[in-house]
Amino acid sequence: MDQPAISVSGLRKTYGDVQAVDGVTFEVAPGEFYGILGPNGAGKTTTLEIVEGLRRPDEGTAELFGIPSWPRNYELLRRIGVQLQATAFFEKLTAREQIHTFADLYEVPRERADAMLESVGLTEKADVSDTELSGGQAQRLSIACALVHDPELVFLDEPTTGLDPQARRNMWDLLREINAAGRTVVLTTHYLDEAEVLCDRVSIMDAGRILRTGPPAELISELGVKTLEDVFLQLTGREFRQ
Ligand SMILES: Nc1ncnc2c1ncn2[C@@H]1O[C@H](COP(=O)(O)OP(=O)(O)OP(=O)(O)O)[C@@H](O)[C@H]1O
Repeated sequence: MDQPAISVSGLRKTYGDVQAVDGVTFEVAPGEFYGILGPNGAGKTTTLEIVEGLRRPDEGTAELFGIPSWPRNYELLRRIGVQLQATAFFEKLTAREQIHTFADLYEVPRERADAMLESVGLTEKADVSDTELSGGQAQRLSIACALVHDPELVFLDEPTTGLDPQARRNMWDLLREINAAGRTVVLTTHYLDEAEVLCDRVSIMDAGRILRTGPPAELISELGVKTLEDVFLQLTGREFRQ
């Protein structure tokens, strides 16, 4: 592998009595579409937050482009995009004002922000308050905000949660385009079918540990099953519940 986009080794994080992350190790190559899958409480978000430099691990290291993500490194912040949940928007702004605010923070031209709004299909909603956007529109706005400074590496934490089936399909197209533009994409999701169609490689996580990593089709054929849901069942003895 070239210099990995992400290199994580031996991460551990405990909250009180809860071992949220329990020895997580993985690498992501530049340009890869990588997914972290697991049920509620598996430790996906905590792992991502450590990798993004938002949270300090108790043990282990996370590097982005060979640079440690903790202590927080401002050089890295320009190179990564983190999709915030729609609830993290600034209050009472229109979609355009929202993304212009992000553009100003990153010191990129507002024209670039308008182009991002266009590329996620929100130009017509530019003057609408974010509280009046549909779930899918709000998710697309949050992704546009994460991309406004043209990052090399994008983190998306459950970008399709709460979307109806058509909006999910539209979101898949958008995520494919983001990756096809040469960006490395890291996705967490509860939806195993989504990971199967989008991700080059996935790690299946449960109770703070990665159980298996590989291309979805390989994991499925290695275990002689039909879907990633079956892979989860084989590995844990439990049904995967969304
Ligand atoms: N700030 C916190 N304080 C205490 N416990 C926490 C905190 N954040 C997460 N946890 C616990 O750590 C474990 C892992 O949580 P985490 O959010 O990383 O999992 P997840 O896989 O992202 O789950 P979900 O899919 O529900 O978002 C859970 O048991 C959770 O309750």
